Amino acid sequence: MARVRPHSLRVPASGVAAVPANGADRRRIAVGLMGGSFNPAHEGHRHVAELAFRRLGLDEVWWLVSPQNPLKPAAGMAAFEDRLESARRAARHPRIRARDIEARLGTRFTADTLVALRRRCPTMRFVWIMGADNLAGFHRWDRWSLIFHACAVAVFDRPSYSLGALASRAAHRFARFRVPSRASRTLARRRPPAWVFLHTRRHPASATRIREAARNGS
Ligand SMILES: Nc1ncnc2c1ncn2[C@@H]1O[C@H](COP(=O)(O)OP(=O)(O)OP(=O)(O)O)[C@@H](O)[C@H]1O
Ligand SMILES: O=C(O)c1ccc[n+]([C@@H]2O[C@H](COP(=O)([O-])O)[C@@H](O)[C@H]2O)c1
Repeated sequence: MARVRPHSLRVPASGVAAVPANGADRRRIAVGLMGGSFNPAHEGHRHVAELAFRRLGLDEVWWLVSPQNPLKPAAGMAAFEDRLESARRAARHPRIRARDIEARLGTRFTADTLVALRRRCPTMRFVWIMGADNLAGFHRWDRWSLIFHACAVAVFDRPSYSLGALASRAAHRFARFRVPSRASRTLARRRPPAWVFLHTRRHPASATRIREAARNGS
């Protein structure tokens, strides 16, 4: 299947990519949405994005730099522009795009972002991507159940979070919609709710550790 290059997407003033510009491509572009604080961006983010291309067959991965995670304290959160810049530098991949979509849309809650993106980009298929740590606490997110109904979800393993994630309220509530990992490449085409947990090679990087190391001068 031909790959869709980033420059074939028309990006209107909102910064949100719209329909493919080259009308020749009638299939729906599959985009992985990886929301994050990126405080700062690191190799763990790249690791997940690369696995997402491979395991989900995506055309692009968008790193949605969050203006402010509603569940994290604002104290210690670097300026949005610095985090966006950090994500742009770390992406180093033609199909990973660090984006300020939530800042432009004025959304903070993922449920609102997904509803807005689906309305603006009706020809795209979205998959929400997150690490196992976020599935473990997903039931604390605003309208978390709606998120599962709005978008396919792919969860990537992360050191020390596999068990907590798979025992979580969200995993239990949506157990019957879990797609076997061998069918992960079908996820983007499935009607939500549909989600997959990928037991992949884990990457130890964490922004908390990087900030701690910076504070300790190491
Ligand atoms: N090493 C990793 N393995 C798997 N998923 C990861 C990894 N690092 C980040 N993620 C995922 O990427 C998304 C964005 O993460 P975020 O920017 O918050 O980085 P973080 O390292 O988790 O930050 P912090 O330590 O400040 O909480 C989240 O869904 C998170 O679960
Ligand atoms: O919508 C929510 O209630 C919500 C609660 C916690 C996290 N999120 C989103 O989850 C993504 C990952 O956040 P983080 O800080 O773990 O990188 C990011 O896009 C946040 O906006 C969203």
